[in-house]
Amino acid sequence: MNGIHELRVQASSGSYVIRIGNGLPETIDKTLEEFGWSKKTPTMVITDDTVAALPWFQQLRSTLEMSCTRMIAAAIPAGEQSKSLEEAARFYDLAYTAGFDRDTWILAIGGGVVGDLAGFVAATYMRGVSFVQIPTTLLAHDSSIGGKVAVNHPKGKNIIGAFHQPRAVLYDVSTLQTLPEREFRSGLAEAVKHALIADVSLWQWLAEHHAGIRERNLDVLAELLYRSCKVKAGIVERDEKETNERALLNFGHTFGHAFETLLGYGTLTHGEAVSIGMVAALALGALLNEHSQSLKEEVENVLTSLSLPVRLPIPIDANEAIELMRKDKKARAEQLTFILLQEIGKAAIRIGVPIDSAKVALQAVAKER
Ligand SMILES: NC(=O)c1ccc[n+]([C@@H]2O[C@H](COP(=O)([O-])OP(=O)(O)OC[C@H]3O[C@@H](n4cnc5c(N)ncnc54)[C@H](O)[C@@H]3O)[C@@H](O)[C@H]2O)c1
Ligand SMILES: O=C(O)C(=O)C[C@@H](O)[C@H](O)[C@H](O)COP(=O)(O)O
Ligand SMILES: [Zn+2]
Repeated sequence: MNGIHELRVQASSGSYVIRIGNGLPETIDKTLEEFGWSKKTPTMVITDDTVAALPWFQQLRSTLEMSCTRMIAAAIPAGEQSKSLEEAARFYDLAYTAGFDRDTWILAIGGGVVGDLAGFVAATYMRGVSFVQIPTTLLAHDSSIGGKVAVNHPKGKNIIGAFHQPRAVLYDVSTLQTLPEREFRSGLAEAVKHALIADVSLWQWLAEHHAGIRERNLDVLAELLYRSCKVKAGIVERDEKETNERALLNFGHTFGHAFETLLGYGTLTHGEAVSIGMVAALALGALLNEHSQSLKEEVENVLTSLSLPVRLPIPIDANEAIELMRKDKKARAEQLTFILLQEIGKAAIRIGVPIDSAKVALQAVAKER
């Protein structure tokens, strides 16, 4: 794989490379060898049925099949509903029946759903085997780094999971050319989040490269991924297991995860839910005098210009949303916990936010009647 950008994540449990480039389908075997894989490694490829049908995936699969002596490949149905224990169980069965041992490598080829599920299987099969993240959505620049792997509980996002870092992250930007427009836009929400919480220069860069991003210029996309991955990698290095600073990566997610669960998994994409969630968090921040109302409006305008939603598409019950948010993974003793901005590039954790304030913020993103 030709690398355009490369960075290393030095997590406390291990270090690994994020390579952003092109040419992966033709060179996947040689590239994996650089990271310790061999042709005899029991290799399980996990993807989804949309990705499995794409020409570049078929090329990648045939490159692997020609060199790998022990390989299984299987696809989940595309979509958030596949992030389930039932789907994970299918892969345990496949691997165990094939006699795959602790030397197994799992290759997660797809978006965040595939990455989270395959990573969860890798974290738990035989108490942990190696895995490689091969992200193919824009959003997956976020999900492929940092080792948060999980499946959903019917009543809560990512409730069943682990921290399990990949051996490498291999990002072929040309795969982003086949991404549907809605999914492409969704991925921008997490890049905006990274800029807002920690990198004012990324915020300015996003404004300057708006056209190149929308046109999917591959050099611009490679740089966008590099800059955004750098923010995430830095935070993960400093706080791998989310004892403190890593929680900032949850900006927009206390609300966003509640919206995804309440509306039914897959109704909103994760990126859309985060976009609306960030607006709700900004409404809350303005209400609690963490920042000005004009900051909320500035971010809302940028999200709108990127064609991201800033209001819920259907009404929700505020009390149900509050109950879900009280059970958020960041919350202790069911105290409402949010990440709020202070200014562009700076965020903080706020614990014990009053329910009434959170309800006002929910009202700010409610479906307009
Ligand atoms: N672990 C983390 O740190 C982390 C971070 C952010 C998000 N997430 C999780 O990631 C998930 C969302 O990921 P996502 O937005 O990538 O969704 P996704 O994995 O569902 O992919 C979106 C859609 O794009 C299709 N697709 C993927 N690559 C394609 C390509 N190159 N060309 C054409 N179609 C392609 C998929 O089949 C799917 O239909 C959520 O479950 C979210 O919770 C996890
Ligand atoms: O990596 C992190 O930490 C994040 O919070 C990144 C989020 O974008 C991502 O959606 C993550 O899966 C949320 O984690 P959770 O712990 O709130 O489930
Ligand atoms: Zn997210």
